[in-house]
Amino acid sequence: MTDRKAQLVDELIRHTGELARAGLTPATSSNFSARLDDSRCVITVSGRDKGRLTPDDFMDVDMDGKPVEPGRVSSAETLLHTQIYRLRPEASAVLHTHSLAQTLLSMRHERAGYIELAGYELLKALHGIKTHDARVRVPVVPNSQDMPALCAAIEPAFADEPFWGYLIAGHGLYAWGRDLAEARRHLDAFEFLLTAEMTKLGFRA
Ligand SMILES: CSCCC(=O)C(=O)COP(=O)(O)O
Ligand SMILES: [Zn+2]
Repeated sequence: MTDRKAQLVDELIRHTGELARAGLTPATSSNFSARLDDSRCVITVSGRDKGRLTPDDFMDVDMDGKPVEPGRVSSAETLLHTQIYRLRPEASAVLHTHSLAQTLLSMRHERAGYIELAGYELLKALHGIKTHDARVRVPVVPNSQDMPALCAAIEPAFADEPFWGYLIAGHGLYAWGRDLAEARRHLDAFEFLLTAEMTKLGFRA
């Protein structure tokens, strides 16, 4: 393993541990990746407990989601990661979690196709947002076990202005950033903002 890859994997393990302890990765759910170069990323192996990852729980895949070394199975949602890397060349890390707020609010907004977040100071944690007086639409797509279908459902959103995350209804959040620290900041901001919206609507976590 190169020094850079080992450092990325160490940082991913630190973030996944923190997210697991915060209750965002229940029951082996969630998956995490970082871009290695234009043609490969490192991603979690499918089905592992995301609160107890070691370097052996990561593997390389190409940008079509194919394992670089055959023999291990990457995340069932690998294609959603590689789609983001292909369509957003600036993305360097992709984080996917399954919190209660992400799960419940996405179900509630599935028919609308988006959740609008407005008026929150914390919107400024999203790259490019300079004021609380902004409206950010988080796309919501229906869940599916068919990953190419899920990729096709979210693909039109990538034609719009920059955005840093989307929801899969009843499932969870995908968030990314220009580096791993920014991806984590975006994920934390979405989680806070979705929890605020959930509380406003009278849901209880
Ligand atoms: C038990 S979680 C169901 C699958 C899922 O949504 C997920 O995020 C984890 O899948 P993976 O293959 O990446 O472990
Ligand atoms: Zn998932």
